[in-house]
Amino acid sequence: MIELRNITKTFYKKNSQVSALSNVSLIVPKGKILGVIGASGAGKSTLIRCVNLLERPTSGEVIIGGLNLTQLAPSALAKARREIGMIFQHFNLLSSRTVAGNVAFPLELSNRPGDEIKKRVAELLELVGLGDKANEYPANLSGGQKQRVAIARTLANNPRVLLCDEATSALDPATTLSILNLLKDINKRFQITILLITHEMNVVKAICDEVAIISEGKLIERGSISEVFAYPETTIAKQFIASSLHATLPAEYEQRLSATPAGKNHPVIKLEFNGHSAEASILSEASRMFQVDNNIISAQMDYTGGVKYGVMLIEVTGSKKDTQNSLEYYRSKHIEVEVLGYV
Ligand SMILES: Nc1ncnc2c1ncn2[C@@H]1O[C@H](COP(=O)(O)OP(=O)(O)OP(=O)(O)O)[C@@H](O)[C@H]1O
Repeated sequence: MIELRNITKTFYKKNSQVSALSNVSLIVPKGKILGVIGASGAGKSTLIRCVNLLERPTSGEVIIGGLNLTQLAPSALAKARREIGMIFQHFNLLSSRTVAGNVAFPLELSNRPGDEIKKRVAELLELVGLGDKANEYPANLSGGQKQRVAIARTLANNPRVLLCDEATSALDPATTLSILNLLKDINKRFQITILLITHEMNVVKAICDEVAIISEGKLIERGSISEVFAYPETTIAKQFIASSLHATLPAEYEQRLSATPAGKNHPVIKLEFNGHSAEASILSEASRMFQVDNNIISAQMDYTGGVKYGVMLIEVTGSKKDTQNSLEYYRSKHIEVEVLGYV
């Protein structure tokens, strides 16, 4: 449904040029959700804006539903764009119009009859759970409600594709989840293909079928959620996954932690498991083999596509030699081991 072929975008300034995208190609099949994740400045916004030609690529082709947008005349492009909805981080609602007025806006632009608009607006507001807010103004709504209005507005013309530009970045975690659930529901119900960009791996994990990682304007990794989470290849993918796992050291440990053993011989260890690592039962094995006790302080393990991955913070008690041997054993089982300090 969405195909980008060798997209390059260079911004030319007075005395310099910025290469925002180089040779990016990707495909999103009909009815699927692809998440593009990247750090600030990686090129995410430029990429998503190239899909509906809000930003014209310097070179390359954008094909939506078999139509090559890059070759269309302005009037045909305007028509094709109606099939591509977009929602933004800051909602972009018209503050002078009510909720119903905002949702009606694209229908008015398409010259639909008044009674049809009224019926469709009511239907859309019900769909996004705002049936009782039709006459409110955006200023009186919460962030989550504003995004629901924006979603209703973008669905008004029955788009086949929905582009989400950091759509949940301005929302708290609970509201983020409710908006992501709404997007997933829309995707399933209407078979709308979704391309979303985000800097949060949890967003990707919550609703995407596939993830692509962008860095310095290049797509550096791509795969199904379970593939990339269990077997990340690039350092950047590993960093994003680590940032979505929250195993934190309690404050009490943090205060007692010293950087060197200094008479304290219980190391606090961070263990990172990926699809290549042995199972978490490895702790019991190491305990039996090396006379060490492993006290789990905090852990977040996840399970996708038949493999476990995640992070664990443990305190190891045992002789210096046994402790060292147990750490070597974990490393030999493809678990990443980091000594955080000693307590
Ligand atoms: N209109 C523009 N003119 C010049 N340079 C631009 C323009 N838009 C983006 N850039 C540059 O292109 C690169 C990619 O920017 P882009 O906004 O796509 O990144 P991003 O991944 O969306 O970042 P963020 O998450 O911070 O929004 C950056 O170096 C940025 O400075």
